[in-house]
Amino acid sequence: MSSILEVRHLKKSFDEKVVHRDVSFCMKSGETIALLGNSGTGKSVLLRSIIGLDPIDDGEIFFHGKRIDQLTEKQLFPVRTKISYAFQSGALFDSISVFENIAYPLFEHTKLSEEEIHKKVEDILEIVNMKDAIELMPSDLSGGMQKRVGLARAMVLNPEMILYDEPTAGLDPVNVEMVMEVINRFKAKKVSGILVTHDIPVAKKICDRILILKDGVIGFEGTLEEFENSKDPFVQSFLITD
Ligand SMILES: Nc1ncnc2c1ncn2[C@@H]1O[C@H](COP(=O)(O)OP(=O)(O)OP(=O)(O)O)[C@@H](O)[C@H]1O
Repeated sequence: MSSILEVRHLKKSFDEKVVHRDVSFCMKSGETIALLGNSGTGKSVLLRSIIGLDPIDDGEIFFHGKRIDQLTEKQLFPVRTKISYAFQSGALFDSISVFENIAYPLFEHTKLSEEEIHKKVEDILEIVNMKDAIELMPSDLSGGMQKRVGLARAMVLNPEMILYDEPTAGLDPVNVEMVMEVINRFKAKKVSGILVTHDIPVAKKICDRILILKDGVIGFEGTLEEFENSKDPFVQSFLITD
């Protein structure tokens, strides 16, 4: 497996507030990693920096060996079709239907015909078990359904990597299971992922590796086994919630 993403010595501050002092890690193609850390340690900022929404102060980010941290908005356009960001809320447009929400990136980024777009939206809704919702409005959907439609939209351009920002936050256990199932389906399609979560059982069920942000650096990096067997009290504090 080759490296799909590499972050080297990333630094990021907001005015006096230092968020990332020196963050480095590497991901293999097809891998899904969990990004853990206490509240405010910069998990979401790191995801946003990877796709250029929060420009970094120093360091380097490589996607398939090519630097992406210095690209202009226009140059980032194709990168953002390959690395997709699944917003915490689902971030659906309220005034348009489920079909239109998912079709939107296809109209924006592809030259597919309306018929092809319709087929693609149906196919992706099938994967997230939401085919019957195609004509509904976001307000007709529960929070869990909205998240699954948000995941469908994140997947519709066939990205190589999805950045999941707390995809199960605020969901009841049934919807947590459904969202996990969806992410596992994407994983089975060899889509790489970074999963930001506070839900350790979810991280353990979905991810191949665990990274924990602490004081502006990666404070722990290891396999699930290394995570569970760590003697480091800081790492163990994440397992107590299990
Ligand atoms: N646009 C911004 N301007 C100023 N400060 C910001 C901005 N975005 C994030 N921050 C700060 O950066 C820090 C990291 O925020 P971030 O949202 O990445 O944390 P997090 O680890 O995802 O937290 P949580 O687990 O609570 O979601 C916080 O102190 C936050 O207030």
